[in-house]
Amino acid sequence: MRIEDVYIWDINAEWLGITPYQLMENAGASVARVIEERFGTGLRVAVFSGTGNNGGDGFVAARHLSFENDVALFLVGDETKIRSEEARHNWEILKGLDFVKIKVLRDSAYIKALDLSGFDVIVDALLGAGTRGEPREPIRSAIEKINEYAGRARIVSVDLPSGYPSSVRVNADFAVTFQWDKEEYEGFERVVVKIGYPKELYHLVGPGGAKFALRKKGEHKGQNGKLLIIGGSSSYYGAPYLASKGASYLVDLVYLAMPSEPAKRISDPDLILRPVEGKNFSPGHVHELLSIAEKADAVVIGPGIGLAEETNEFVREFVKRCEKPLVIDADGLKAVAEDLGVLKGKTFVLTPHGSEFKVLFGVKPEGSFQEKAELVRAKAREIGGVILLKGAYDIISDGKTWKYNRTGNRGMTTGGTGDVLAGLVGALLALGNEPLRAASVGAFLNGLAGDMVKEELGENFTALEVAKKVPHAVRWVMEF
Ligand SMILES: NC(=O)C1=CN([C@@H]2O[C@H](COP(=O)(O)OP(=O)(O)OC[C@H]3O[C@@H](n4cnc5c(N)ncnc54)[C@H](O)[C@@H]3O)[C@@H](O)[C@H]2O)[C@H](O)CC1
Ligand SMILES: [K+]
Repeated sequence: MRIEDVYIWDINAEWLGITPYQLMENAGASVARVIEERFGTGLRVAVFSGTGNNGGDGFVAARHLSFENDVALFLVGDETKIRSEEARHNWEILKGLDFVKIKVLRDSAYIKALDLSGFDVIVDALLGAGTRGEPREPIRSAIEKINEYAGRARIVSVDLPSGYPSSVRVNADFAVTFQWDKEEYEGFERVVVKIGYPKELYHLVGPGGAKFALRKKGEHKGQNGKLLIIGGSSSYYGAPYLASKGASYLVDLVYLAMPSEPAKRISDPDLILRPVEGKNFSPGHVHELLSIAEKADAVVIGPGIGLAEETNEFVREFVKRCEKPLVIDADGLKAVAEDLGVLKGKTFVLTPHGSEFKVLFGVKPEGSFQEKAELVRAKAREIGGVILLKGAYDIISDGKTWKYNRTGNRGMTTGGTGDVLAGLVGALLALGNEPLRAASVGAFLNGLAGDMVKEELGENFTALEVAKKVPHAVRWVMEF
């Protein structure tokens, strides 16, 4: 788990109804409990808090410790800068107490003059996951002051030693860190404590990951992703259009490559049409499509592409030679199923439903969603890419971990929602997301858009309405 996951988990915890107040209370209480487990009670404790939520955890720990210990709390910085509601709430509680001695230290001179020799334990709640760069004053002086007592007082850091990973950091005996160890942390002892997260947060796709996935990369045109969609055939033109429509809300440019015949049916100014001669794709088109793909950041291949033999050969040849991140969907999956070797070394997402999964891997996903997840994970591991198995719960895996998505409803069985999904996954790849996140968040947004349409129209709606709801789903995520 990475520090970024802290913020994704907090957002998804809130989405599940677990408030930041509860998390902060559990975090601070756990710090106090570990201190008493290790050092007993009747301690003289100095808590140093910053103005962020790391400091907020310190406020809670001070309150819990004050029951059987002698506690002084030093706020380092200006109390008007205490940012979050939950930190402010716990600060106000402390200010209403009499046994905890509070000192606000705004500038370094006071901090440098401090004498902490009377304390048994010093709690470092200055900086945590929100640290940006080298510690700035007055936090810096507080870190240096605490370090004067390393070896004389016990020093316990909240979440991580303040200043980490810079060299100006608290020399803590250990850090009490929350819920899981972080892969970026090293060089100091950690005590991991739980703060009330349910297991779902490891697997359930929520607005947290979607926020990170939708961050626009650059502000200039064309930096926010360019996507190529290859699809359509003599019998289908709707599918590639639907894939393009949804995607066009997430990326700057969508190129839609179709055989010239069905391409005549598309007249949407949002899309850049790239018709190729003929009724169906065939191996003669590979070179032309590879050069179009050069201008894109990701490619979706498959929607409505049909099952003509020459098209299957085209798909396999294109996939084998394309260097861009790929989404392979619909009939494209059947073409690839005949030779999964074309995927070797590629960055890709396969987006099968149950029966396409069986065509690909010879086994129909059955049983509970955990059992299906195990099967999807095993197959994703085997082929070295990401599989998004569509269903009542979509299941996504990159062969290492697995996610599941609960958004969406029965109305989504209407034809074409899978095309919209493929386009969204491709767009999220084009925005620079890892395949696992692109696939998970694509499933989340597609289902969320479908749920919004159902709110308005009931369960009978078309995939085009889902595609057009994508901007509303994006807005909901960004405002969450
Ligand atoms: N899910 C969890 O694990 C929970 C973690 N909690 C605690 O929340 C902090 C992260 O809180 P956040 O407010 O995002 O950031 P910080 O408190 O770490 O710091 C922000 C604070 O500090 C200032 N600042 C940032 N960088 C510097 C610097 N280099 N020098 C000086 N000052 C700096 C910034 O301006 C802010 O004021 C996490 O570590 C946990 O302790 C939750 O409380 C419970 C759930
Ligand atoms: K800290």
